[in-house]
Amino acid sequence: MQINLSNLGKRYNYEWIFRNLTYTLESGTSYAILGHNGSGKSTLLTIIAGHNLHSEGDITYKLDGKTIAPDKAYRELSLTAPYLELVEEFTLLEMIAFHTRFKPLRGDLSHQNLVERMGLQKSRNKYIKDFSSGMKQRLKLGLAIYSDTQLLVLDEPTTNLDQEGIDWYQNHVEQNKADRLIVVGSNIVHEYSFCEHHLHITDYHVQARQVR
Ligand SMILES: Nc1ncnc2c1ncn2[C@@H]1O[C@H](COP(=O)(O)OP(=O)(O)OP(=O)(O)O)[C@@H](O)[C@H]1O
Repeated sequence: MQINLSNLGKRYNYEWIFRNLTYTLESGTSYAILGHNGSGKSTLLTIIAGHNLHSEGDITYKLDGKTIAPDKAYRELSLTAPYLELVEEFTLLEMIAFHTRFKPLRGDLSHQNLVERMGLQKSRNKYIKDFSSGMKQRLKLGLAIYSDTQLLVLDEPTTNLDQEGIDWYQNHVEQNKADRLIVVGSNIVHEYSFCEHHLHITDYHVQARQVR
C-alpha cells in the first residue's frame, strides 16, 4: 500500500491544525508522527484512517500500484486509539468472533491462538467490562496487530500498559511489521523506536511555516 498526502491541511473552525503537508507513506516502512500534546498527531492519524475529513489538499491510497477508493483502503486498515471503544458486553472470545467477521486474522491464526498471543488465556470467558485498563489495551493492540491488514495505525499504543505490556507490544509489532505500512502517533520513544521515519507535525503548523 502507498498513501500520498498532497498539500494536506486541516482546520477546525478558524484554527488551522496543519497545512501544506506533502508526504508519501509506503508498505514495508514504519512512520512515527511526533509532536507535543495538542499538536495534531491524532488529527492526522484519523484523516489517514478515513475517520476524519481534511480541509484542503488530497489524500490518495494505492494498492499494488493502482489507486483505490478510500472505502477500499478501509478494508486494509487496523486502527487502535484511546478514543476507540471495545464492546464491553462481550466476553473476550465473543469480542474476537465479532471483530473477525469484519477483519479476518493474519495467517492461520485461530481465535484461541490469538488469546494465547495476547497472554489472556485465563480471561477468555471474562466480560470485557471486567478487564483492567491494561488488559483492554492489550486486547485492542492484539486485534489490530493480528488482523490481516496492510495498514496499521497506532495512536498512543502503550496507554495503560506496564513494562511487561510495553515489552509485549514491542515484540509483537516487530514480529508482524514486515511488508506492512505502520503509522504510530506518539510522544514516547518506546512506542516508536522501531520506526524508520519521523514526521514532526509541528513542521506543518502555520506559524512554523510563516517564519521560514
Ligand atoms: N473535533 C474537534 N473540534 C475542534 N478542535 C479539535 C477537534 N479535535 C481536535 N481539535 C483540536 O485540534 C488540535 C490537535 O488535537 P489532536 O488531538 O490532533 O492533538 P494530539 O497531537 O494528538 O494531542 P495529544 O498528544 O494530547 O493526544 C487541538 O488544539 C485540539 O483541541
